[in-house]
Amino acid sequence: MVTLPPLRLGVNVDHVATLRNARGGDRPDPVRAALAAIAAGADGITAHLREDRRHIRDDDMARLKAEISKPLNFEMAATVDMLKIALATRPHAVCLVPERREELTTEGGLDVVGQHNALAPFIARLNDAGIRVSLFIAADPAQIEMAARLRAPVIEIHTGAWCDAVVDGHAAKAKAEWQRIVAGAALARAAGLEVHAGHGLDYETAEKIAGLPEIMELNIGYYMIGEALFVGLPETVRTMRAAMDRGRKNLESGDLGRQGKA
Ligand SMILES: CC(=O)[C@@H](O)[C@H](O)COP(=O)(O)O
Ligand SMILES: NCC(=O)COP(=O)(O)O
Repeated sequence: MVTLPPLRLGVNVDHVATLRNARGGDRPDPVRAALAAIAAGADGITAHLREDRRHIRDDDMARLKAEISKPLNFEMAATVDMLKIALATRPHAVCLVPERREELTTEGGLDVVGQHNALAPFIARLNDAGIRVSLFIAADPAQIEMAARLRAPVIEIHTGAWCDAVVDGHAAKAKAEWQRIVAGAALARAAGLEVHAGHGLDYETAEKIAGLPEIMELNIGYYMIGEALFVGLPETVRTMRAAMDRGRKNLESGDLGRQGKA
């Protein structure tokens, strides 16, 4: 029986803001959702201030920082304007993500190999400000090695391709993506990085990835906000927490059978 470090749940409230913005008013309030998620057991709150402000707005970030009692993970593109906002907000963490205006969601990981010169000063500036930097990347060995060379303390593995393949029933693709994540998490940990994961996770995929001992934090939003419509956000947070705890316990008790299934 091994004892693993606790796995944190960061709840992403972006899509509460998506719904709010559909009518242009103030309701539903993503800060209220964040407070409810924390009261139900979330370990932190994630929000993505996109350059086009399609969901989270500048005042949401400021209010989240002022009103929540748990760590705020500020997702942003590596731009000078965003850096200024992050340094003024002083969140616990910044996760640098790739962004394209025309995308429906964050479709891939950051190309830290191709953009290392451009990213280095952002990472250094945030490190100097005492803000924990993570890089949202695919579980690709070259990207992981460059993240470590750039002295980012954390990576978040983009789980979107794996989750899509699981949901769409593409077993071979799901298996290949899962194996990439397993190998990437091990490589990143060996390189001294703290490993997080997120994008597209639901109860099933969260339970499974919770069984990877290297993973310290999951950031989950879209699926949970959708589920919350039916059962409420507190119940959704508790159910997600229970799924993650099951995944951790399966590994601790040596029940590794699930780990091979995509
Ligand atoms: C970077 C990331 O994975 C999250 O920000 C998530 O994508 C939610 O925001 P979008 O749906 O706008 O991509
Ligand atoms: N970084 C991933 C995240 O914050 C949540 O992604 P999703 O669950 O909304 O797809």
